[in-house]
Amino acid sequence: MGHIQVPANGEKVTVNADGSLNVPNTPIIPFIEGDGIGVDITPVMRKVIDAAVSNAYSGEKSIAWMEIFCGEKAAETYSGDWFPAETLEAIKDYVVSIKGPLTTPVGGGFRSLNVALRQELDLYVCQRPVRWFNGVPSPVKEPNKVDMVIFRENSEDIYAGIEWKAGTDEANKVVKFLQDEMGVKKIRFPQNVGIGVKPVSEEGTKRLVRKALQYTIDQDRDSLTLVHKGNIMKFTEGAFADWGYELAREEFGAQPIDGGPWCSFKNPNTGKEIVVKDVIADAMLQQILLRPAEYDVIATLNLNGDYLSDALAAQVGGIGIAPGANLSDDVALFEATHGTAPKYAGQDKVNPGSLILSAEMMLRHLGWNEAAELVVKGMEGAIEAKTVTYDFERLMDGAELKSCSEFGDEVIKHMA
Ligand SMILES: NC(=O)C1=CN([C@@H]2O[C@H](COP(=O)(O)OP(=O)(O)OC[C@H]3O[C@@H](n4cnc5c(N)ncnc54)[C@H](OP(=O)(O)O)[C@@H]3O)[C@@H](O)[C@H]2O)C=CC1
Ligand SMILES: O=C(O)CCC(=O)C(=O)O
Ligand SMILES: [Mg+2]
Repeated sequence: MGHIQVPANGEKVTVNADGSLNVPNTPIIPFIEGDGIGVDITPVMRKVIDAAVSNAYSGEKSIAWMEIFCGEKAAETYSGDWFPAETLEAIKDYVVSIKGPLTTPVGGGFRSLNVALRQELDLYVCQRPVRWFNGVPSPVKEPNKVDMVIFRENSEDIYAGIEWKAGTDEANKVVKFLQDEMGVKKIRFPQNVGIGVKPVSEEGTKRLVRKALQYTIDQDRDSLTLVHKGNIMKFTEGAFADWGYELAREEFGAQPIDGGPWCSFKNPNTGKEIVVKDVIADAMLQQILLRPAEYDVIATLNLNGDYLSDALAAQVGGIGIAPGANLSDDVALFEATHGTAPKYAGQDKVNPGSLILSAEMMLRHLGWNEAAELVVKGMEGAIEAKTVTYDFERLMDGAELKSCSEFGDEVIKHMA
């Protein structure tokens, strides 16, 4: 049974034949509140975005928010259905949506609803920009040097959840197949072993790297770095790097530098040289700490991108301020990098910054850049005034502790 109430005052965003968006003055934007701290951050995000839109367009534009359900709230609303079909349909149909975090149990229970949303909607790009805001406390000396945009492949890799539990018939069957039919002798303890599969395809890699390179061109960035563990996982992570370079050469005209594999091409819009390079994933985790200025746009596999997102976020103040977007060729679902932080749920305590900045990305996606600028101005103002939530306050000298909702009000105050 349907539980989504469509706002009477709004209209749908639609996609034009050339892929651009047709955005009415009152677009209907579906939102999932989210589990855990979703109840705290989602209303604050909505209030901040409404204020930015109202201020930027003097009331001519507004968002018609439409609640849709997934996770715990869906289970309550739809008699135990955590992942209602009409939620998926709404995200597809309304083109641009935003979500709070959703809980995934560890070790057992159901598989990630976040991953399921990405898979079902083929949201194959997870775009996570990481940059420092003036005044944000950081554990590194020069956080201002961090300005990277992660393009994380969002549909493949070990993250896809193709795995079998140790001791089950399925796991034993896969082990037997590997041993008997594939000649595998390297499974150290074959009797009681969990087995996972890591699919990485040429098509999946190239569509992700294509998006990342196009972004590099459109945003006039300096370089794209392919991050992989291809020395060890040659035919998955290694192939990701090879296919990435191949795409840069074949579709963007990149020429090898000093015999390759690094290569470069001129940005067709600006004439500036764009370098395409690669770094092995473990080395990358030290590079981002020691030489962050050398990295710009990053294209990587699903699990590497997950690790890198949180590690990089820590350098610019933590995952309380780390936004993101899940994108297909037409559908966009914005979400923060962090999870449900259950120990803080319902306490009006955590930083709503990540979800607010995810919504800021959403405003830009809609072409509402004036409102997006106001969100950034408000965030910067609140942080510079040191009126911040606990995560920043505990690291800042002389800061004034604000609750989640009070921080949202500070952001609104500083938009003026
Ligand atoms: N896309 C999604 O919906 C995601 C969902 N998850 C899910 O969330 C659940 C919890 O995961 P967990 O590993 O604890 O990771 P979380 O990201 O939820 O939290 C880890 C820590 O990060 C800090 N943190 C997170 N969000 C904020 C915020 N808004 N403001 C300030 N600090 C914040 C807190 O640190 P401190 O304790 O230092 O204050 C928190 O304890 C799991 O079920 C997981 O699967 C996880 C990631 C993404
Ligand atoms: O789906 C989850 O529970 C975790 C997802 C996650 O950590 C991420 O996408 O960054
Ligand atoms: Mg993560």
